[in-house]
Amino acid sequence: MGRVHIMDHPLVRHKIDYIRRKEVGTKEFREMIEEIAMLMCYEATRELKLADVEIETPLCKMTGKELAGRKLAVVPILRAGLGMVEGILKMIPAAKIGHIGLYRDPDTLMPVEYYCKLPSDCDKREVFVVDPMLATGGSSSEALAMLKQKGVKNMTFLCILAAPEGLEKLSKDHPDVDIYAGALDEKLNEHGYIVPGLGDAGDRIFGTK
Ligand SMILES: O=P(O)(O)OC[C@H]1O[C@H](OP(=O)(O)OP(=O)(O)O)[C@H](O)[C@@H]1O
Ligand SMILES: O=c1cc[nH]c(=O)[nH]1
Ligand SMILES: [Mg+2]
Repeated sequence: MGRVHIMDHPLVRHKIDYIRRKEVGTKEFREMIEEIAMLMCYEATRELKLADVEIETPLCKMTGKELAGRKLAVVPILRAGLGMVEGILKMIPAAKIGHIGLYRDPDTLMPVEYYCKLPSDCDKREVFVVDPMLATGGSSSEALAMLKQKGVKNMTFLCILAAPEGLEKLSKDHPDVDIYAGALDEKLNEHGYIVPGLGDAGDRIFGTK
């Protein structure tokens, strides 16, 4: 069973609750999504493998450590996932980037695929799939299924806000994937929006409403 991690860091909590406010504008919203993603990436990479490496400081030789093991990739779910990419790349700048385009049909709440472009060796990489909102879980579950179809075996999902319904669906559909959520909210409303939530993440990041 994949593990569910709800962040409990005061900086993450402060920043998430700050951007929930409806008066926060696009510039600030976008900047803070990036910062939250960076802090979450720090936590989600805690178990990356290290290997010994011989180095020489200005004073002496020593056995140091460097990242070893699988190479990394980041896959945002378009559009809103794009807002998390820069923050994650600040922590893991050598990661390759794939894109999965999905939008949620407003009537059925079902995900509709419109784009998929992945690094050619993504099946050999550790893949961080990112989307700020885990609501019904339809979009993220579909994205993970698309990646599995391409042979990806090692994935972690990062979202800023999760609803209990989405967490349950995602961990049931993909029990092998670890999930990191910045905060766990109360519920979904009748339109499938997370409550109390932060509204439509894509519209707030890109200023489209
Ligand atoms: O868990 P779900 O019920 O599937 O809902 C979450 C999805 O909805 C939002 O995307 P949206 O369809 O608004 O597309 P956008 O990112 O282009 O705004 C959000 O960014 C997730 O991808
Ligand atoms: O609350 C929600 C649910 C889905 N997508 C969003 O952007 N916000
Ligand atoms: Mg949206």
